[in-house]
Amino acid sequence: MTAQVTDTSVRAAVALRGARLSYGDRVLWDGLDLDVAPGEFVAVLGPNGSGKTSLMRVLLGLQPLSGGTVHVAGGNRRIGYIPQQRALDPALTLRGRDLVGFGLDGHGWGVGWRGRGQRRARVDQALAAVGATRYADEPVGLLSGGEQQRLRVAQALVGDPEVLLCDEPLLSLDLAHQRVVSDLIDRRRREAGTAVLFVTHEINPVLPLVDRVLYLVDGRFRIGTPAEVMTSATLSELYRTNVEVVRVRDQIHVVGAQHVCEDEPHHVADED
Ligand SMILES: Nc1ncnc2c1ncn2[C@@H]1O[C@H](COP(=O)(O)OP(=O)(O)OP(=O)(O)O)[C@@H](O)[C@H]1O
Repeated sequence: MTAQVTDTSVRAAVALRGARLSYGDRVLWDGLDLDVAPGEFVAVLGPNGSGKTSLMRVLLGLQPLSGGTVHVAGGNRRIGYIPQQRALDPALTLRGRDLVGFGLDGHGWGVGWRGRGQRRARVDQALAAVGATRYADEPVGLLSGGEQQRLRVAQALVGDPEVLLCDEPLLSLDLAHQRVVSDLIDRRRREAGTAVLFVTHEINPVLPLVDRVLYLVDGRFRIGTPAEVMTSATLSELYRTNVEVVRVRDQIHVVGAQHVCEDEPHHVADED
């Protein structure tokens, strides 16, 4: 991975140029050019195994590109990351506020008593913002999946990120908390200009927030507004099969991609 900066990428929060990622013979994506502006919300869509999480890993500096360049504003320290959810070990005795505090590590907070006070105040603020104050001192291993997820969101936001990477952050949240989390992310990018890359199998819960979509399918990809990408013609081309995009009220349903993404039932229309 290199951090070559071009004129346009200076202003971008994330800039990929001719990016390629392959594992052995398998090319996940190639020739990927993407600038994400401060405050922009980009949804990253695609079937299982299309390389969405791998893209997050590249941006985090955990996975080198096989070709091309990547630049992230502020470097790795200014990235907030909400990883794909895995339940935490029930035996984990760490408290919620400790987990959130990890999001400040490496930011120079917590030095001296004054620093520690400020650190605590920031953690409290982040906990309150996701509605996690009540269980902030409980062992995280005993919390529900949704409660743990809210703590992860607080951890990602507490460090004042310039770039927020979210890998399926709404999974296991009930509708009310899906709303809480997506509103928080939306407010963050509007008020602080944080660029958001949001991996999801289900675009509808965040559709009103989405500026652009990066849709990855089996080495092919398309970038554009939802109106440009979420069309029968574009998705049929990407999936190389007949895919129909149906708009029902404010929602987008993709019909006919079942056999290429069988475990995405929520991405497929269930209307008759
Ligand atoms: N380090 C690695 N070495 C070899 N292959 C890998 C490695 N990491 C990921 N892969 C493979 O690359 C493909 C893309 O994985 P990735 O996790 O990025 O997909 P994804 O789009 O996030 O999928 P999902 O929707 O299932 O989370 C998968 O087939 C995976 O097995």
